[in-house]
Amino acid sequence: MLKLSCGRTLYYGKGDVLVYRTYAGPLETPPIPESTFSESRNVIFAHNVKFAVSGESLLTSFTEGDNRQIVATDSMKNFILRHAASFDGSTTEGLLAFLAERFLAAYPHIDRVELSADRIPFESLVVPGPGGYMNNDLVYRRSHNDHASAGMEIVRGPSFGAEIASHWCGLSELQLIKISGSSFAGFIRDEYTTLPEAHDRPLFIFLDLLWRYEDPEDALRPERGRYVPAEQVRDIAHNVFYEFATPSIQYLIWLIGQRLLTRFPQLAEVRFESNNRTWETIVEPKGGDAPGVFTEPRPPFGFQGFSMTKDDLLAVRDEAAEAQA
Ligand SMILES: O=c1[nH]c(=O)c2[nH]c(=O)[nH]c2[nH]1
Repeated sequence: MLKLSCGRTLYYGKGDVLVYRTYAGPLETPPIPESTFSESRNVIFAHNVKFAVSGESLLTSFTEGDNRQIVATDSMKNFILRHAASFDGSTTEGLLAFLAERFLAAYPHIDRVELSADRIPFESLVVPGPGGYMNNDLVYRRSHNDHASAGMEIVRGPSFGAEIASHWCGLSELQLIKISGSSFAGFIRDEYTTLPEAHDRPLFIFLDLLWRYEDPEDALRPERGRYVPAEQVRDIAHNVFYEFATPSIQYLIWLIGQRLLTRFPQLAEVRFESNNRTWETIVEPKGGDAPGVFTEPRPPFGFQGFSMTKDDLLAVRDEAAEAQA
């Protein structure tokens, strides 16, 4: 939330700026056991960008109708689109920092930029090649599945350079169903309780995952080998879901967070927002892989929010050490 030094909220900007950049820099990241992802050629590097600015100099545009310091939001959109052409990085975070820095350099009276982007995923497709099936780099399929996202606030620093005041990175709208191996039982039963205990429910969750780096430069400079790609976060989430029988979404999230913080010690924090979409059972399966019939649950839907830091890993290690002693 953009604020002036007096604490007053002040911002304006443009949303839904669709930037379809082709041939951004290729991204390479160290592999992890849970994922086949370790590189992207970034042939299509597409984003939906939201861009807002703030600064003391803009106050009179609100209080007096004085437009002399206003950069029109239409011009902001053009600025984003034109400068996207000269971005030579390979990550969403890098693109945002680059655009904000260029903007602050171009307009010295503006001293804060808050911007975010949802990556628009285009998946590569396989075609028959001389040595077997291969990914082609001409035709892509637009995906409406989960996607990477990022946001940051960039402020003009003391030496007129730009500084990251805050940042977050994310994977949005992940939807996972585990058809067996999830329970929900042992919760409070009182006069308000109608939900039966479930010992094996088809657990469908919507999940947004957010993370923050200890050093945001790791997100901007993937050549350091410490960039956390949303694809690997996605794959950790489904692997943990696959590996563990869980008593609740709350505990599933905790397990995913443990794995993320273990795999990526460069992160300071991970955060979750989940939604319970457990399928409603119409015909109960009679065990094993017997057929069942389910349908979409009816609203309202439950949700969970949780954040974790490295201290949570230490707490678990301490508990394990105590148990061993
Ligand atoms: O995993 C769950 N956590 C809850 O808190 C909850 N509440 C509920 O009705 N179903 C579930 N499932």
